[in-house]
Amino acid sequence: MVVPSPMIRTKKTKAVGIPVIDLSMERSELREQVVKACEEYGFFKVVNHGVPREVISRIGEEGAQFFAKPTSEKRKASPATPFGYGCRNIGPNGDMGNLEYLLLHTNPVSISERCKTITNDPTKFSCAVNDYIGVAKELVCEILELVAEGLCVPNKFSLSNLIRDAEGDSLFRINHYPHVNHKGNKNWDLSKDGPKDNDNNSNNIGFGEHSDPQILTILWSNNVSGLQISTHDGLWIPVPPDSNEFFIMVGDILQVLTNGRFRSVRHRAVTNTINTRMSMMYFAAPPQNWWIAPMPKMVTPQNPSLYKPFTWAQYKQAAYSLRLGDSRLDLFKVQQQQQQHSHHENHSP
Ligand SMILES: C=C1C[C@]23C[C@@]1(O)CC[C@H]2[C@@]12CC[C@H](O)[C@@](C)(C(=O)O1)[C@H]2[C@@H]3C(=O)O
Ligand SMILES: O=C(O)CCC(=O)C(=O)O
Ligand SMILES: [Fe+2]
Repeated sequence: MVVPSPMIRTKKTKAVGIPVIDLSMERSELREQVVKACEEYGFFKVVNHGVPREVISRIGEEGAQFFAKPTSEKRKASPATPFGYGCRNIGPNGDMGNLEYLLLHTNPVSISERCKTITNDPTKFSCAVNDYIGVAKELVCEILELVAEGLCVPNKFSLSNLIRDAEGDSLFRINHYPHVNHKGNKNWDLSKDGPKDNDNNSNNIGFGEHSDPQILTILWSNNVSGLQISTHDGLWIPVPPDSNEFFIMVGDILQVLTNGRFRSVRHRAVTNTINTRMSMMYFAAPPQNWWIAPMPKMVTPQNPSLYKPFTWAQYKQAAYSLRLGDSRLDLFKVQQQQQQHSHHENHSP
């Protein structure tokens, strides 16, 4: 079902409805809708997801309490290299945004160690994170099983098994964006260190344009707008926030697994002029040494494999060696000549 969003128009954005999928609907219709949304937008909102509100509000409150602390306190959390507390710097290659964040690996040992540097009550914080991660992981698995069914993949667990493994490399992130007026920051003591507002606009970028490298991302945010997704024709669609629901994003690895039938969604977050936005993302990824290649079902003589096989560790290394907005998938594409060659091989008598 495509529900029209409110008709908001800003420069270079487009007023379009984003897909809203009711997870309580009949399964055969549900899997069709999930596949369609992944093909058309690489993005959709899920309603009737069954995640208890209390699990979301507990981690939401822990996050809000952390970001409300003085900067000197927040800096006691280990710096995000890549895991820990980050402010304005995104990744290792000079990307900057108007935000602060906590980035955590979802391994329980890593969480319990990291939480000791984040708060005086690490047990409470880590319980809230672990409970949230648990429900987010289940939701991702459910969606990946619907995708596998919808694509008629013989084993409906072949995608969800990628992230169920105990060695999985999934991440959890909480982003906190200050509200910013056109002249610069109103509510933030670190504004002086950030990018200068030459075009009256650069301060509005909270998290610059990119796709997520992983398989699937589950995003929750408070009721403050900011998230925008890019359509295939390059226009930006503002996503109306909804703190009762989740948003799902196709990541680069799902694009590879489906041999390009799904495309990872390019997205960004802009700061709000009035309110502070907080978002939480679960980035679902396989274990580092697992091989990624298009699923056999998605490869035919007419649709030869578009990507060379690689491990998740190799892909991550590529992502971390590039800038946020760079197109890392290009590095793993099969050359066109090779594709034609394999097409002829498949057709030779
Ligand atoms: C600039 C970068 C930050 C990032 C790693 C990268 O080199 C390129 C991908 C970025 C991204 C985007 C989605 C997630 O927020 C993230 C955690 C991820 O896995 O890839 C970030 C990385 C990061 O902030 O460390
Ligand atoms: O904060 C948001 O709404 C989006 C953040 C995001 O895309 C990311 O952290 O990868
Ligand atoms: Fe993202």
